Amino acid sequence: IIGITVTKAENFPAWYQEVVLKGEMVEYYQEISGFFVLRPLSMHIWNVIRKWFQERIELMGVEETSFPMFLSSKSLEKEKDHVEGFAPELAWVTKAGEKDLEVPVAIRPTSEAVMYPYYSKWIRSHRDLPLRLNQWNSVVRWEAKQTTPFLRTREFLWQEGHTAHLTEELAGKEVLEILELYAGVYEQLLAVPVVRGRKTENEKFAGGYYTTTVEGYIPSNGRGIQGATSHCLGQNFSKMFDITVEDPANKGSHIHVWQNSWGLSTRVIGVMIMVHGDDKGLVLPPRIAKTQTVLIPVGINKNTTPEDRKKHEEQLDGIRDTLRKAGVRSESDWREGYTPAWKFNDWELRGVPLRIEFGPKDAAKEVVSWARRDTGEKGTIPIAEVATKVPELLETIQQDMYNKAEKSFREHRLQITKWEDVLPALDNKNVVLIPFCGDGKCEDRIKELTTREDTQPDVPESQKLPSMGMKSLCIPFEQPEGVVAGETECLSPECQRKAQFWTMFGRSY
Ligand SMILES: O=C(C[C@H]1NCCC[C@H]1O)Cn1cnc2c(c1=O)CCCC2
Ligand SMILES: [Mg+2]
Repeated sequence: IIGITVTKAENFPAWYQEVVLKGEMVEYYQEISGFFVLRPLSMHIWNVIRKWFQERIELMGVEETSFPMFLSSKSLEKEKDHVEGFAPELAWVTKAGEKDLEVPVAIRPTSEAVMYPYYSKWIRSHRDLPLRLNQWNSVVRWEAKQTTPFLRTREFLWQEGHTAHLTEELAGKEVLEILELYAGVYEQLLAVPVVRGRKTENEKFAGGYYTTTVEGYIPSNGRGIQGATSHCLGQNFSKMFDITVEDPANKGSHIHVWQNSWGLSTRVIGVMIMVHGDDKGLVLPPRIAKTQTVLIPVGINKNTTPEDRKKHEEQLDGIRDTLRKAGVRSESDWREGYTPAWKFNDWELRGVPLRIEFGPKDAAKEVVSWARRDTGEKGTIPIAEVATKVPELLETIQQDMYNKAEKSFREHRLQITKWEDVLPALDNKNVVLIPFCGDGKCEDRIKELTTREDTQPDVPESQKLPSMGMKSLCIPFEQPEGVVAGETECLSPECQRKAQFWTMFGRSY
């Protein structure tokens, strides 16, 4: 069968793997585990995202750059304190041909150590600020954990923006502007809602000052997932890499510049697939779908005369061309030897948002028959109106997909004020908003206290409730009423501190 052989509900990880493979999004790279091939369908999505994001950061004055993919242990030394936690993930080149390299070089897992020695060289005066560079590239992190397409891979495509500013305020303004663009990638292109917020001390980037994030939600297992991050690095890296300018307000003295770094990766594609996919395969939001509409001839069979078939083909391809002229990415499927039903399944598997069926009966009524991929709803449109009605229908699909996911996330984001309500909420596929003190140790205990002890011996593996404890996802910028900082108790039963804010917690990727 070409279809998906396992349902999303019965075995989500197995479903996901089948969908990305049979939907022709990726191929496993058999030679080395943890690496994947991105096929045209996913590259199209990445390129739509890249074009959308690139256009907007250019308007902000961000310029493009390309730095070497290798970094020396010397420059790694400079950020040793926070890198040591990541050291196991570094991939090293030790030989060229038969010869050992004098000094092994690491493949970039991210490019701070590659770029910042040059920031130090280029940034002399405050007139050199703000310096704003972004690169589109791939990085390597030799993950020890189980890898999975898009979500956790040993190499991934991303963009990494690295900027330098004169003041904390200027840096902070940009952190939020970029975060809003990340939210836009999710909400406007991928039809995925995200919560914007700040990471707690435990979850922020250790080398930074503070981390802002967009957090997603996966309805199938109720887990949170980090979508993209925009960090203010403060002056941490400028002190490590000696990036200073003369203080314009105080001649003779020097300021360490304030830096940001921000990244969004191909993980976003995995999030979109998990949120929208169904038991027939991918369900793609029209704005990012490589093929938005597929036209499939029906009612043609061995009794159809050659001239009728020819006439029908011209008419159907004429409608396809009209749609293309209207900016709709359209294909017609004249493959011989396959039934319309087989073709319907094949295109559903690849998530094409709108199918158009066209047969002699439709031609006689001068209509096309359509079927939506997201809801299965069907209808007809007069041929004369396809150029306006089909784009409108695609926009409706995009909006409906977003609204459905937004409702699901909103309904599974529960404000909890009694500790005993936390585990049941998690076990009902919710993330929770709790009054939290912000302390790292307290957060560690919350994770332990919510880790399920019993192994559910009589439950099949794929149906077991997850046992992992809940992590903090973010401190939402949008704080509900109810927590009065310094008055409300932190929700953890073992914590006597006062809560500072509502914090979103959940089992997560
Ligand atoms: O990469 C970042 C910070 C920053 N890098 C640039 C883009 C934004 C943001 O991700 C954090 N980080 C994550 N993972 C790793 C490292 C690391 O610095 C360094 C060693 C290997 C693994
Ligand atoms: Mg990591």
